[in-house]
Amino acid sequence: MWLYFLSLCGGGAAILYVLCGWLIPAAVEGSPRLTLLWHDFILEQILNALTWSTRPQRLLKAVQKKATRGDPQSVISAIDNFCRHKEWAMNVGDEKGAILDCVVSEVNPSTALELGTYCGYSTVRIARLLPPETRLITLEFNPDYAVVARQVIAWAGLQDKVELVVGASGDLIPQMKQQFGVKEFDFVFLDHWKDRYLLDIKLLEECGLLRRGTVLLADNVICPGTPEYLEYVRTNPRYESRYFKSHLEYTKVEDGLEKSIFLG
Ligand SMILES: C[S@@+](CC[C@H](N)C(=O)[O-])C[C@H]1O[C@@H](n2cnc3c(N)ncnc32)[C@H](O)[C@@H]1O
Ligand SMILES: [Mg+2]
Repeated sequence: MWLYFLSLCGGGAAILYVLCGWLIPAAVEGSPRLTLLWHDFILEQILNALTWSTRPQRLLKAVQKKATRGDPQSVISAIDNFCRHKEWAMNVGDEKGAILDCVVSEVNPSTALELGTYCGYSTVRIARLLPPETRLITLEFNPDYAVVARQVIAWAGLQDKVELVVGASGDLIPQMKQQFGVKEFDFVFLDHWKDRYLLDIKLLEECGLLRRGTVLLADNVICPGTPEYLEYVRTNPRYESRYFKSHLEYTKVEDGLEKSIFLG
């Protein structure tokens, strides 16, 4: 009787594994909306309920298990492996991450801003390329994500280069000069909620935080998409803008980064 029950459970688990790990992801791959709905909502809720943990907590565990303390590259690889083979997460990812690396290295910023930290994946990617005296401020309004991000950043040994501030971009950007002593940003990475991109770039302009030559790099401009932001930077004579075609993190769905230089 017990053996029969256990084999039923085992069979059920195997079917669930094949469905969630292979069949459904393959079936939704053609549709950007369904891909995001599946990975970013349905599967996350299922796994949260089954494991009694959150996705950021599971990602942090993968870092602690697989990455070497003080080695940012091993932290990045551990997260990419986890997200490619176990569970998708909304990090910029390895493919677009390579473009991000090139732009950061090219700009070589002294002061950088990241909008949207999540678990600290892109923060680690950016911070590892910066010289010791450079300051990277990263903003995250979800305190639970910020707790995980601090541990990921510390595991990579980059805590002295990063200032993680918990709060909403709309409240914090106007405080950057007075409260955080920032004169201007050389580089801004936009990767928070997509309806904030345009509002926050205008806020950065109004607050005098952009200088001639400041480079803005915006993620997910195609998927989920930021049409108003793209229209603004592509048609505004104060910006010189270029699209880098790529894919939505850890999938084959088209997405890309928009690099925009503020011309003053
Ligand atoms: C796509 S994730 C960031 C991923 C991260 N940049 C990476 O590549 O590893 C977006 C994050 O922005 C945060 N967020 C969204 N809107 C925000 C806002 N207005 N201010 C601060 N954080 C925000 C969300 O809580 C979420 O953690
Ligand atoms: Mg993104």
